[in-house]
Amino acid sequence: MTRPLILAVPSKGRLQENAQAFFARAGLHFTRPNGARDYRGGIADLPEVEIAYLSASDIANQLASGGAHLGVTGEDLIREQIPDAATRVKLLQPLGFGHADVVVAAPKAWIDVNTMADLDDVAADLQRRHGRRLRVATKYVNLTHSFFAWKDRADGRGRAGVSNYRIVESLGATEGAPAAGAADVIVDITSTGATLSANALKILSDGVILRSQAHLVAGLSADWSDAARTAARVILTRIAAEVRAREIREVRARFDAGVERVLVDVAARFDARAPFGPPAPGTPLTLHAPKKALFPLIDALTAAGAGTITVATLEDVFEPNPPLVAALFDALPRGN
Ligand SMILES: Nc1ncnc2c1ncn2[C@@H]1O[C@H](COP(=O)(O)OP(=O)(O)OP(=O)(O)O)[C@@H](O)[C@H]1O
Ligand SMILES: O=P(O)(O)OC[C@H]1O[C@H](OP(=O)(O)OP(=O)(O)O)[C@H](O)[C@@H]1O
Ligand SMILES: [Mg+2]
Repeated sequence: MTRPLILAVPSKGRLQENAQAFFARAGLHFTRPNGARDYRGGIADLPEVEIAYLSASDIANQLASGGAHLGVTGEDLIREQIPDAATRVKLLQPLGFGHADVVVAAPKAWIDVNTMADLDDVAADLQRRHGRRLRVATKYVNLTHSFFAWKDRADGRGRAGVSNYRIVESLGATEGAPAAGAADVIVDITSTGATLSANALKILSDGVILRSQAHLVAGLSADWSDAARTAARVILTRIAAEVRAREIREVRARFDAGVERVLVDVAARFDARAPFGPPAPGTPLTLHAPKKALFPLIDALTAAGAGTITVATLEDVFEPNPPLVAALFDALPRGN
């Protein structure tokens, strides 16, 4: 029997390990009663949630068709596989792993070809001189079509599209297609660049189609029953608390006077907030500050007369109405 909320997570490889670790940091521990080959599981203290272990590509499909409420998959697969993505899914949160760029790459030996405009020239040339179209090997057929169809902007500063080409569908080892004579150029993902380089391919300078990473995604056409909504709220609240805690540092400092002025100043300059309000006289001020503003903030607090300053990382920060929860509920149709 399926449970009210289906969470689809990758069944193997890099994405699976990273996704599991991400949920665990938010206190959501996956259970898999029948071992790693069981493609159904749960979350330790949330009996309403069923985990479906699927391939990253199936997760995109299930999110689009209503077979999963929430899922973890790459943005590249969402954009490629779901034509009307905006109406079917909602990308809730980038997850900081599974980084890969979808790129147009050509043989390094093509020394005069460095841009999409150059590639368009090659395509025109092939057509004129050899009566054939440029062959593009890829599994990202839709992303390729929409990227190649792009026309120069009116001001002439946009990149060129490519007109004469055909797709050679490739389901794997795409980078090998040019050397094998099966295609002229490729569109594929790259992360370290090692595979492109090993196959003597180079990325065109304006040929990055998408910078992708894994996202937490909601499927808008799933059965969002009250029980599913309640479970989703619990999951997203925990995730939001963990994500918020990672983004900030807690800074504490005591001021003998003028703390109100300090509060206004650090809010304006560093986006540092006092989650518990101004301190009672004689007690320290607690601030939550973006991690990247930490050291300038400390300098500013010192200059404003702070005594000892402590900095702490927090485990979780639960805030009322976290944006992540609002992002889901704003995207869903009103309660059933
Ligand atoms: N080398 C990589 N580095 C980072 N992310 C990647 C890499 N290869 C693929 N991905 C991302 O992982 C997701 C799944 O990729 P893919 O379709 O290749 O699945 P897979 O090959 O079955 O899984 P994996 O390669 O993780 O074992 C995609 O969103 C993709 O962008
Ligand atoms: O830029 P790089 O770091 O070299 O990574 C890019 C490669 O990684 C992926 O392959 P993967 O290892 O997942 O094998 P797969 O083709 O079986 O998915 C992808 O399909 C590229 O070929
Ligand atoms: Mg792969």
